[in-house]
Amino acid sequence: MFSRQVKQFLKRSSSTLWPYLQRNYGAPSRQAKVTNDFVSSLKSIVGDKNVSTADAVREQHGHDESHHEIGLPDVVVFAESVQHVSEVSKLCNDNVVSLIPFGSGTGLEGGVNALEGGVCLDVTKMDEIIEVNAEDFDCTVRPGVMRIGLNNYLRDTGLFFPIDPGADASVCGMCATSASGTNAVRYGTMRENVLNLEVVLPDGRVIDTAGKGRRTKKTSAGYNLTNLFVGSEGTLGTITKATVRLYGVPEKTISAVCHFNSVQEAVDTVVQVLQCGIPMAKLEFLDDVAIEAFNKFSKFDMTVAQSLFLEFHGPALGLEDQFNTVKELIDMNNGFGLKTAIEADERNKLWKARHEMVWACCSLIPGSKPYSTDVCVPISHLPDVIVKTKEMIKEANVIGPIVGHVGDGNFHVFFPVDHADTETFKKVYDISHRMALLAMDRNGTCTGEHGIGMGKRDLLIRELGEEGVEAMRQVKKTFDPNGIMNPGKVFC
Ligand SMILES: Cc1cc2c(cc1C)N(C[C@H](O)[C@H](O)[C@H](O)COP(=O)(O)OP(=O)(O)OC[C@H]1O[C@@H](n3cnc4c(N)ncnc43)[C@H](O)[C@@H]1O)c1[nH]c(=O)[nH]c(=O)c1N2
Ligand SMILES: CCCCCCC(=O)C(=O)O
Ligand SMILES: [Mn+2]
Repeated sequence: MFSRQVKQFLKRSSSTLWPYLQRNYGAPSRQAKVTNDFVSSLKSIVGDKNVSTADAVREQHGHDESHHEIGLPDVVVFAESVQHVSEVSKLCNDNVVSLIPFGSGTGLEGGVNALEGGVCLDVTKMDEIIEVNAEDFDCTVRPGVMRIGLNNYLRDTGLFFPIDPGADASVCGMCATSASGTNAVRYGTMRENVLNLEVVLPDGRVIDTAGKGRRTKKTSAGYNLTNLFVGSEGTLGTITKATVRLYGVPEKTISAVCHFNSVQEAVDTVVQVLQCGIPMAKLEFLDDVAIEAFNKFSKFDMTVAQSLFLEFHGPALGLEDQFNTVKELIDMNNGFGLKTAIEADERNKLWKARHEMVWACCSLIPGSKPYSTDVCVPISHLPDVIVKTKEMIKEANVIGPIVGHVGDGNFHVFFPVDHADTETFKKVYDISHRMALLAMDRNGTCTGEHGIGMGKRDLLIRELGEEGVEAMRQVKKTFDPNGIMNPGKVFC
């Protein structure tokens, strides 16, 4: 199943995986510098009301939606302007105090957890939609703008921002994690959809990654600084403005569901659909275990089998043809039970239930919380990797529904885990780690969309090699020589 190299790594590391998880990250060197004087200086920049050392506020900002242990910041600062962000950054840099940008805390790899205390910089009050250029299909927003709010605002323009991670995340937080989700197979990920970013560097300087005010669909002007900051997880600077692409709301949308007797047949269908050049908007896989949870939680009565959820976007003319071609391919691969949802209510119900899958999975074990995994492989390897993952789950005797953005070769196991049950927690951690190794062994990545955060730093080294990570460390040093930006994330 694994290559010899991976087997050797597993043998060497299996006894060290758990201690790794348990490792105490707290190196209090920076934490010690958040003195009363320092807090007073913060207050003089942003005002008393925008600085909090209250336990409840620190607690709320010390974790995201992941299973990772909480990391409390010493103080939470609410910025109301770019000037606030710039002056707070400079103060932290001058005093070598950690600075952790906070969007909406929906991340899944402990990105906002303050591993060394310091200042959590909450940017949600900066919530202006600066401009919408409908004819140019772009808009520019401040970091407090949330994806659903943006789409509500755009409703009358006939345009939408398609990147949909399910959670209502901040658009700039989505830039910071390079988020994607269900629509990426058609519209791409954040990497393909960010045209420009305004970033406050740790020393307080403000840069525009594509040049001030620039918002072209293409550029070959020098290095791609924009994409350096997309996926940088708050480790290089604070994003204070993002210009992103918009798309026309499709004239017609058809959603559909069908089932298969094997993972291979489901994925073969997906590959053939893509080979036919059909511009699918969503191509989601749910395994039999996931469908069972889905039925129970969201009151559906779907056939319990390997399943595909599909969505077509396009002009009314021609969309039926696309649908019929896909239907033929489903039949060719022994798919069955094809059902469509055309009316908005029906479609919304289906996709709402898909986005609530993680809670459906948790309902399988009372008192459990989600432990999400996230790997991505070239699509030809997907059946093999999913089947082997199912074997690992069976062998470990844990519950592990599989859900995937299968059109991109990306999938998750949503393990429901009672955190007090350390034996299951350890098993789940081991499977998650092995899945990442397996994916990498098949030319894949340890994270398709959730990022590295604090959870996958060792895997990043395996993925890129020591030299690759060292190159990243050098980039980090260039932008953040004092290492204040979100320390302990991405790199060990
Ligand atoms: C139920 C559910 C379902 C999903 C997901 C979450 C949840 C809870 N996600 C993950 C999540 O939505 C995604 O990581 C968001 O992009 C995080 O945005 P926040 O604003 O919440 O950032 P959050 O505050 O969580 O921060 C995340 C990271 O970005 C940094 N950051 C935030 N704002 C910043 C800024 N302005 N400048 C610099 N750094 C900043 C932080 O420091 C941290 O490292 C996801 N994702 C996905 O890709 N596909 C999916 O399918 C899903 N599905
Ligand atoms: C709180 C756990 C969230 C699980 C991951 C959600 C996700 O990526 C998805 O596709 O759904
Ligand atoms: Mn996902």
